[in-house]
Amino acid sequence: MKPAMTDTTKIRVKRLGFSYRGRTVLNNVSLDCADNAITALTGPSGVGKSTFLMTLNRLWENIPETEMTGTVVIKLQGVFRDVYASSMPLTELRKKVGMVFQTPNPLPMSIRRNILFPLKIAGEKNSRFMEERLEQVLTVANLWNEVKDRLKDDARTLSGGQQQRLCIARALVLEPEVLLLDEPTSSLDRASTAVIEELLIGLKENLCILVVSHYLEQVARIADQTVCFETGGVLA
Ligand SMILES: Nc1ncnc2c1ncn2[C@@H]1O[C@H](COP(=O)(O)OP(=O)(O)OP(=O)(O)O)[C@@H](O)[C@H]1O
Repeated sequence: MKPAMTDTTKIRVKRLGFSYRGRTVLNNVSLDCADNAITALTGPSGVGKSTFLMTLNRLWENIPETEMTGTVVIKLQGVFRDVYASSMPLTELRKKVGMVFQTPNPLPMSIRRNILFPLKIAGEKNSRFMEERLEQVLTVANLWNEVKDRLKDDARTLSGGQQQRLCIARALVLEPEVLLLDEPTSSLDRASTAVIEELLIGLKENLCILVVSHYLEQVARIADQTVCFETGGVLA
């Protein structure tokens, strides 16, 4: 019998399979992720951790010759939604399930415009609201005090750790409910890593967070739940 979803279940993946050009990468992966918690995804290189993350916000769909089977259900605004249902608009999904990549990827524009860009794309026109959100998310990302006097500077002039916090702030600006991070500290030094880890621990109060990490010490420091990927499957 299918176990009932508990109150804390935010994501339920059932019998997920994934292949690139006919080569199976994920086979029969089933797991639940809790809300207000950090789930760490670990395992050897090439077993499909990044691919798994991409199935949660449909980021793989433009990659040619890929195939996915199984179901992904995420509780959004209190309602369990099938991520792959035709009734699930992609723009809404991407707003609610944000993503941060391994290498910080600020856009080639100012710090301010980096943060406001997703809001503008989403059609926001209220400049006062946007300025408020700018300060809010940079504060939450623990970056405001470092950048408030240089918001017009090119974001690429920030340090690596600052750039990654900017990317996290940018991912937060549309108020996601789930945040996916793919090895977010692998290009950072120990001090910047510690700042990001603290930040994620603070953010989980309002979010479901999934982090791919190779570093077992990091997993021990931040994870509430650990999922170990092996070739073709997972060990909870
Ligand atoms: N666009 C693609 N086309 C074909 N094969 C791909 C593509 N992206 C990934 N793969 C393959 O799928 C497998 C899983 O890749 P994925 O990046 O998901 O693994 P991973 O566990 O995140 O690895 P790592 O820890 O090294 O980042 C690898 O064998 C990879 O070469």
